[in-house]
Amino acid sequence: MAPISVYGASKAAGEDAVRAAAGRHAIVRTAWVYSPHGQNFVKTMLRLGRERPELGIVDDQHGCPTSAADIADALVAMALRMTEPGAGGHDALYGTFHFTGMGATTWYGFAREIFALAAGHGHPVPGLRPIATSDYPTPAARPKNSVLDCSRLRAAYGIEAPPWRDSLAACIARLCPQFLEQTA
Ligand SMILES: NC(=O)C1=CN([C@@H]2O[C@H](COP(=O)(O)OP(=O)(O)OC[C@H]3O[C@@H](n4cnc5c(N)ncnc54)[C@H](OP(=O)(O)O)[C@@H]3O)[C@@H](O)[C@H]2O)C=CC1
Ligand SMILES: Cc1cn([C@H]2C[C@H](O)[C@@H](COP(=O)(O)OP(=O)(O)O[C@H]3O[C@@H](C)C(=O)[C@@H](O)[C@H]3O)O2)c(=O)[nH]c1=O
Repeated sequence: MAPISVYGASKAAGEDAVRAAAGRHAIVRTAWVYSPHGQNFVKTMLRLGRERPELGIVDDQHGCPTSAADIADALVAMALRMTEPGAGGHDALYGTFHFTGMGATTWYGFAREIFALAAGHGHPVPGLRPIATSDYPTPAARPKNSVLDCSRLRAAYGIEAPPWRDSLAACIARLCPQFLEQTA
């Protein structure tokens, strides 16, 4: 591991602590998580889309949008498999795994899809402008490439996320009526 920020170092330290605690464990790394709950990129976009006529969105960072509901499904399936009789004899079920939505994009590509789906629910659509990371300075550096290889989880558990656009559509279908109610 080679963390590029304090945040990344804290994630690496968390993983090391799990491994040092010994015993059977599964660490699941993810990225670009969104959900109808809490604060996340999808909700930020829908809010800003109502407030501003145009948004500049970073188009040179790559990743795989991941639904929190899909993570929950994957973790439950892993836990059920791990607690089956004889699972302890299968080394492949333990260790470090990756899980993200299937397929990659940029934040700009993600935003375009959010608004393409939201438009179908009558949500306002702002102008979207692709920008570089250097045009959106933040105190903490973000990775240029957050795309994770999820093949180990697929091989060990047969678990694979749906294509990211499918899961996003489900989230937007839940969120848009709430947003439109707030503005009514
Ligand atoms: N968002 C993402 O894309 C990714 C997130 N992660 C990791 O997943 C985890 C969750 O991230 P995310 O959902 O974005 O974060 P949020 O900040 O949205 O949620 C954090 C949650 O942890 C709870 N919490 C914070 N401190 C404590 C505490 N001391 N005791 C009990 N609960 C606490 C908060 O409770 P409350 O709401 O009451 O404050 C909140 O529900 C983090 O470890 C993050 O680093 C990993 C990869 C990607
Ligand atoms: C609001 C806004 C964001 N952005 C970009 C900047 C940033 O790179 C990107 C996402 O911004 P956010 O602040 O939502 O998220 P950010 O903290 O960069 O996202 C991360 O969260 C942590 C916890 C992770 O682990 C990551 O995998 C990832 O999901 O969107 C724009 O380009 N224009 C905008 O108007």
